[in-house]
Amino acid sequence: AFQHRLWPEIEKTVKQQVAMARMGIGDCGSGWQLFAEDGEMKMYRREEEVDGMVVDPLKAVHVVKGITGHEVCHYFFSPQYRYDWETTLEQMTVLETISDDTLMFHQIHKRIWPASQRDVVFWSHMRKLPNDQDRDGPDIWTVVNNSTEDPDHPANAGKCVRIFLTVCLLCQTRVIPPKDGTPLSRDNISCKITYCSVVNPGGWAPASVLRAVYKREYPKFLKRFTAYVKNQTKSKPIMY
Ligand SMILES: CCCc1ccc(-c2ccc(S(=O)(=O)CCO)cc2)cc1[C@H]1C[C@H]1c1ccccn1
Repeated sequence: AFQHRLWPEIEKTVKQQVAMARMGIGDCGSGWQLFAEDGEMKMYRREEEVDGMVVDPLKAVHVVKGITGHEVCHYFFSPQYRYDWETTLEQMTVLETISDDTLMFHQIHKRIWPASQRDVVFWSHMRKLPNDQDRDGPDIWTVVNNSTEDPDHPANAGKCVRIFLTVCLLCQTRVIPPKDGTPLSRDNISCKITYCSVVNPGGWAPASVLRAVYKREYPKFLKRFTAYVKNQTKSKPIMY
């Protein structure tokens, strides 16, 4: 297939991010601190600063009944649904369709007082991965979003502060076939979701403000997004 200029970076970043997402939280000595919990959802962060700016890596794990990893990644990746679940989105533009599973976006997020408004340019790639732990187990699906440059959208040219992020959504479907051999239904499936993100806020913002924003917004985002996927898929055939 035609090699897009970003392809080598996409390959490298996807492999790197998937490997990191698959690593557990490890013992608490690993610096991960649980900062939010809601039922099956657990959110961890590490407090890290670069040049005095908060860039706390975030890792969330969640198990959601009735949906597959392919469905979760489909609704996360596809632009046509994003305004339905991404509440902090003010504007989203698809800058380039690199392939049917790789897009480039420009997003302007709503201003979070007192920080200035932020925007981001990133490539987004969706991929099915072989389940190398369990040969005949269901596939693993992932979406990786990674900041990139776009000459038509230079950083900090307009009113927004450009942020830089790497996000990995890794989804593992679980199927528990019914004992009586009846056909599979959504009651027999669930999805283990791992969401990892590192966001560099671009310009200085008070650490206390950023940490408050993340503490409020990330749990809300993952709960809202997974509820959205359940609602969108409940009366549709299962997409494995
Ligand atoms: C000062 C930093 C502000 C800030 C940076 C970054 C993001 C952000 C961008 C993209 C993605 S995503 O996972 O790629 C889904 C596609 O949109 C998640 C989060 C959001 C905020 C702001 C709006 C706040 C927020 C934080 C966390 C989750 C949702 N919203």
